Amino acid sequence: MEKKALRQILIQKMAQLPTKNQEEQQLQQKLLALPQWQQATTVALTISQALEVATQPLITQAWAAEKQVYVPKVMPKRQLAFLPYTSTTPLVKSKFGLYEPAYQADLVVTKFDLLLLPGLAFTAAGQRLGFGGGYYDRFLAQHPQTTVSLALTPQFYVTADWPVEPFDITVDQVITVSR
Ligand SMILES: Nc1nc2c(c(=O)[nH]1)N(C=O)[C@@H](CNc1ccc(C(=O)N[C@@H](CCC(=O)O)C(=O)O)cc1)CN2
Ligand SMILES: Nc1ncnc2c1ncn2[C@@H]1O[C@H](COP(=O)(O)OP(=O)(O)OP(=O)(O)O)[C@@H](O)[C@H]1O
Repeated sequence: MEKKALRQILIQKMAQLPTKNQEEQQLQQKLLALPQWQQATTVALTISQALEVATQPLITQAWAAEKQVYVPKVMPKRQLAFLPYTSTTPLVKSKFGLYEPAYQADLVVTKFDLLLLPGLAFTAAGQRLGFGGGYYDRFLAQHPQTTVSLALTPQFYVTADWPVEPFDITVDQVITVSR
């Protein structure tokens, strides 16, 4: 299926998920139990939107464990800038509806102990379908690093049901409720 058509199907599926809360708590717990998470002193993740697996519990846990948390801000030319996020960082709603910190060049970081990659669909081999901006593919092409993603059951595919393109960067580890 085309990426665009599959994105629409997945967005609908996720909006209708009866088991989202239950599953997302399991996924959050699994991530918190990973050595890569526990050993990380810097973590990059997103500020999730309603449809996505919630990241706020992870952010709160990271703060409690005194990890440094970084979240992305969308920049010109489809670039991402990761900026520090603490409990006192003011967030601004972007034109895409995402909450982001203010840009400050001297605070930008490009390498983390662990980067949690958002997405709509994932395969066992780590192939990933994002929201279509190509932001993470571009960022990771320039700044390779350890990545992990959380996949709800309807987001997990054994093999990619969409065209995997040369610029698509795979996720190191995809966590699901069953694996
Ligand atoms: N919570 C969260 N934050 C995130 C991401 C994410 O997946 N989830 N991103 C993951 O990458 C980045 C932002 N991703 C974006 C992806 C597409 C568009 C965008 O251009 N949307 C246009 C459509 C343009 C087009 O079709 O070319 C629009 O909505 O009008 C913006 C941001 C960074 N922050
Ligand atoms: N390394 C790169 N350099 C330049 N352009 C790129 C790169 N990676 C991806 N792109 C462009 O980004 C566009 C979107 O890619 P794709 O549909 O795979 O996005 P996505 O992975 O779903 O989105 P995201 O990474 O934002 O979650 C493609 O048209 C592609 O040409």
